Amino acid sequence: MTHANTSAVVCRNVGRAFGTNGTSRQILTNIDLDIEPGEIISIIGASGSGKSTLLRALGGLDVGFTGQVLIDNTAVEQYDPRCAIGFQEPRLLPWATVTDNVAIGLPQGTSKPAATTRVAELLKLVGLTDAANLRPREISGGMAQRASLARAMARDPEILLLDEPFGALDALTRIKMQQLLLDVHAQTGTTTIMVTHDVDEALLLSDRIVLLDASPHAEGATIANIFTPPVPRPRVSHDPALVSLREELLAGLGVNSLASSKG
Ligand SMILES: Nc1ncnc2c1ncn2[C@@H]1O[C@H](COP(=O)(O)OP(=O)(O)OP(=O)(O)O)[C@@H](O)[C@H]1O
Repeated sequence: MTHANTSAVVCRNVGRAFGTNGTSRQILTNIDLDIEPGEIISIIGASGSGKSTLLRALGGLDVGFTGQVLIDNTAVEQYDPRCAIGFQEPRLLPWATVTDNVAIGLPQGTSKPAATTRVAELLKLVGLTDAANLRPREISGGMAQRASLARAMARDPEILLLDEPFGALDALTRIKMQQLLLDVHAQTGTTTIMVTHDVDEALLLSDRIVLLDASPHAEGATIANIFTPPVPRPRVSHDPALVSLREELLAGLGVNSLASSKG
């Protein structure tokens, strides 16, 4: 069932420079993007192109940008309560149980009975019911990443931001997590914006794929192109309909696909 709590995100002429005036370096420039409620968007681009910087601006983790980021027509706030973010490392508290780690994500003021019910629901959603009382050192990397996803969803976010969420996982666990993300999304409909280095991951999961690249006419990266995979989800990575888009994405990242093992 699709959840009503999901939002549109709009970027207007977003830019970000770091450093003091004397040594300021423009990282992002002229980012214009309209994300529909419930979309899954992947952001790809070369290392250092500013993917994480853009994600941080979208979620209010960094408010030092120029231009506008709007969530449902209202400017994003610092640490915007409408957003939840998940990282490549699960960032769980080592001394707390899986249950308590997930509960940390609940909105402040959640009553104890409501918290117990909600955490149990979330653990079920990510398949961790049996691990509820374990501590992070007692669970696998994939389980920790699932706990991290449950903690992010505990906020009941309108926007879920994920920064290379599966980058540190082995290939099989990664595939399972990608499927889990799609399952969670099918149930919640949360607008999801994900940074990834993995072109196949972007192809399998996204409604649209945003490619960041340095423009020859401006300093800093901007949106070079936005791609829509030509087949609906669920997708399989060897689908012939995705071959030419994969080539295009790899070319956009400066990779010669004939030399790539995935080609
Ligand atoms: N707080 C900061 N202060 C100064 N420079 C920063 C800051 N945050 C990011 N940068 C610089 O901005 C550039 C873009 O960084 P960012 O992490 O957004 O890139 P990325 O595309 O996500 O990279 P990667 O794919 O390697 O993770 C880098 O050169 C980085 O050093």
